[in-house]
Amino acid sequence: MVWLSRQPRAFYVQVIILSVFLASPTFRKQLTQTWCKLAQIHRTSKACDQKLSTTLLSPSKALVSLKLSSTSRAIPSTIQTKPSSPVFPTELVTDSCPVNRINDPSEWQLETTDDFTTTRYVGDEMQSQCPFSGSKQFAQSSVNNSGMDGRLVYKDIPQLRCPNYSSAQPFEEMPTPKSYPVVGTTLTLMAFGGAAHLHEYCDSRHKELGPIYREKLGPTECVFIADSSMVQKVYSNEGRFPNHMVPEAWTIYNEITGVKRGLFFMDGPEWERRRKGMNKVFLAQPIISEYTESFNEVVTDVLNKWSSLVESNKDENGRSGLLTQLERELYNWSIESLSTMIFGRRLGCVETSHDLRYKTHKMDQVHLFVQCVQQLFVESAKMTLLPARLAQRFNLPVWQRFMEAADQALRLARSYVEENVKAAQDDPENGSRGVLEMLLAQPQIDQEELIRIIVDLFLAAADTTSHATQWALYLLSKNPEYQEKILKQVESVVGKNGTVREEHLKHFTLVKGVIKETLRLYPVAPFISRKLDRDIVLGGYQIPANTLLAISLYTTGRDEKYWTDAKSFKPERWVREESNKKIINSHASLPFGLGIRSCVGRRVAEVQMQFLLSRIIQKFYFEPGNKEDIGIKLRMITTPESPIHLRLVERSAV
Ligand code: HEM
Repeated sequence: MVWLSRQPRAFYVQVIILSVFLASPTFRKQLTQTWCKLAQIHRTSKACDQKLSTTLLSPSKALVSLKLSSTSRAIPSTIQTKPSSPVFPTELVTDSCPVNRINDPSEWQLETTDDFTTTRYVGDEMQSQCPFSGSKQFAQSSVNNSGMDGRLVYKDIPQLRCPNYSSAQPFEEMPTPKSYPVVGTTLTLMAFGGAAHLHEYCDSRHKELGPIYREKLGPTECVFIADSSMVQKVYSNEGRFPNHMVPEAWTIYNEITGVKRGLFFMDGPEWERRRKGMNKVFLAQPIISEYTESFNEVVTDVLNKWSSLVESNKDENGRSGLLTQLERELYNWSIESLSTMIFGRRLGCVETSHDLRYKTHKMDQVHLFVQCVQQLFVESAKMTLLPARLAQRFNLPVWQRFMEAADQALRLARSYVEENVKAAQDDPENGSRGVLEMLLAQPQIDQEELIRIIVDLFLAAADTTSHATQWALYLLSKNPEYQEKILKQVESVVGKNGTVREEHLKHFTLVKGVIKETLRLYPVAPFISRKLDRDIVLGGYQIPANTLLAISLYTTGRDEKYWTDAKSFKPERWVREESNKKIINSHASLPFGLGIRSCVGRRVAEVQMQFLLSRIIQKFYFEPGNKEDIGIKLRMITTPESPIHLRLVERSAV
């Protein structure tokens, strides 16, 4: 169908095919049934006269309420809702189905509320214009601060194709930039600074061409989307096995080396099976809670280490020194923390105590691993424009560097994971085994598969958490008034110099606001990709199934349409209190993605960051160590253009 709809002559072929279908008795019967059902829906909707409001206590004890109501009339009957699984993402499944009574999406609104944010979706935003899109999911929304997804799932939705597809504008009519033979638009992108500035390039394309446009970058044509209701529509049509794009270089690498990979590289039922197992571990608050004390201990060691680093690095005036290796330090922190959760053991790359030889060796290994991961991201970003297949076939230097870094990173991660899996198995009595045991208990999982899943978890976790935190510290150093506000809030909860514990985190609304605000302005993944298995209409254009879609998070996160004073760092915009009940359009900032394929490490990352940020502010006051502002350089993820330095001053010394 994709091929047909793109050919001019194909129109006639489609007409013939449609005529044959129309002539078919089965098809006619289905069509009649559908119309009858729609008519019944319409009739029932007229009889509506009540309201639905459901409240759900999430496992984290955060109050999450989902309210579905009509702007012009009310929902007919009370609906029984129950969380379908003990862990999030939780589905609220209704047995009696209000969707049977909804015929005009513009009449409805959905509100999700937690103790932090209220998000309201009205009409099309909620329903993505197409209630009968073939998805069983009628409305989906993220519940912001609890880091979970609340979803309303309605049964009995007829599996129909989006009804307005044929009347929408053809795909080819979608705005696209002027391109030249052979080089396409590459020269313009080069003028922006190449793949390292793809986010700014696409941002300017959105300004020129609107919230949806298509462009062939390198080998692949992609539709870029920067509109919150379109984003929501994409997610609500992602189906049971959401599909995202894996960089071509990685696919080729896996193909030629025969290496099998983890969750990010899986698809279909294999992905679903493993993802469900991972959700039970990584998104379950009670399980994360078991490891928060270890996360906290790692932070203690990190801060002590930084304290001695800056103490030994004072300037000639005796001013506290700079922390110049922030990126590396944060990498170590993030890997060390994850290690305590997965293996129940410390990696040893943060503290500087007894067995120095062993520690130093480990630290070197981690450092090498970190360098390889960074190299990997740099080289695969370069191959966004250059077909990776070509680079591989001609064994270009970029490909060689990519291969070398990938081999090295996977080898290092693998040997570390193997060593720890073995240690945990050989000596089950010795201390905690981390979540390894739970992961091993998954059905039909063998050690080999587990190792590759864990290796990829480390790859996914280290860079993302450390860079998000690095940007947060950078923004806080440039906006010191927030350091003071946070200190005030932390002290009001734990007292002066009190010890921060897990139960305090929920009160640190401003710290949570800092994390959200940082990721709004500096989304670690500036684009999220999807390929849908069905045709949909976006922005009035036909989008055939399997089209590559890229959600431009960088653009929506800085769009004045969604954020007042969008370019400013204002963590309090996320804090919901009596004086601030503004509704946030959460689909305009989705740094962890949304729905069933969103980031599985979200809660872990958030808890780790909340500890680090609240505690660094208790201990230090910090200033920017760089004279200039620091821009973004994409290495697949959003990284600083030049190293960020911080000047840390111990509060106790002030
Ligand atoms: C601030 C930190 C982080 C950010 C901003 C982040 C962001 C993301 C994003 C945007 C995605 C893609 C979502 C989508 O396609 O809809 C993703 C996927 C993923 N993330 Fe994270 N992530 C972070 C931390 C972590 C951590 C700590 C872990 C591991 C514990 C992790 C493991 C993964 C995995 C395994 C996937 C693939 C999920 C799947 O395909 O089902 N991430 N992350």
